[in-house]
Amino acid sequence: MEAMHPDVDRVLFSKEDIADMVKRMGAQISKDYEGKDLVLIAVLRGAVVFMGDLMRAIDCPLAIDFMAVSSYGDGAKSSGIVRIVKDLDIDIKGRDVLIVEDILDSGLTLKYLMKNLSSRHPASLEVATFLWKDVEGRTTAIDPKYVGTHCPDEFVVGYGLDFAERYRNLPYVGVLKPEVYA
Ligand SMILES: O=P(O)(O)OC[C@H]1O[C@H](OP(=O)(O)OP(=O)(O)O)[C@H](O)[C@@H]1O
Ligand code: HPA
Ligand SMILES: [Mg+2]
Repeated sequence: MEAMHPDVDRVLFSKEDIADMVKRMGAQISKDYEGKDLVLIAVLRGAVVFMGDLMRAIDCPLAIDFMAVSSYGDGAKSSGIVRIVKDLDIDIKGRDVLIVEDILDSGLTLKYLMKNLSSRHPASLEVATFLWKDVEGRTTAIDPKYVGTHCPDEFVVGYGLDFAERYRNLPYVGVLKPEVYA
């Protein structure tokens, strides 16, 4: 296993764990979308790392596009307000859209995106999230079709996920040491 960043308390998912999960998700998506008009939409910025790996694990024709929404800013808690910072460049009407996310936490980001994108009349709309955080009492009901793995209700970093814009480049997913927040 790779050396751990000094700010990281423990590693939850190693580079190898991640590669296995992405491969499995890519194989399932390839099967499900065979012969369809697939568009992957990654949510900037956290999902770019997962997007880069997942798209290469999918063995069928596809297009990609990006949307930026933000609710966390520099903090470790959602502001509760989701806003579009960058919209899609392509028209998704009549296409088979798969939203690619790094993490489903409060669910506010995906709830907003599902509503926003479904109003553009895609042929289908599903979610692939790398992490699904086990949050007790989550009030937003989102049911992602493709999930890499569940993770505990702690603030995680790495593999695209940041704290104050840092740690996105860690090749694993880990939990930060409490003193890093202070
Ligand atoms: O389920 P939620 O509670 O809405 O949290 C999930 C979202 O929050 C993070 O994005 P953030 O707004 O921090 O932007 P970033 O991707 O640029 O880090 C993460 O990348 C997801 O998009
Ligand atoms: O646990 C998290 N880590 C990083 N970014 C996040 N955005 C929502 N939850 C998280
Ligand atoms: Mg963030």
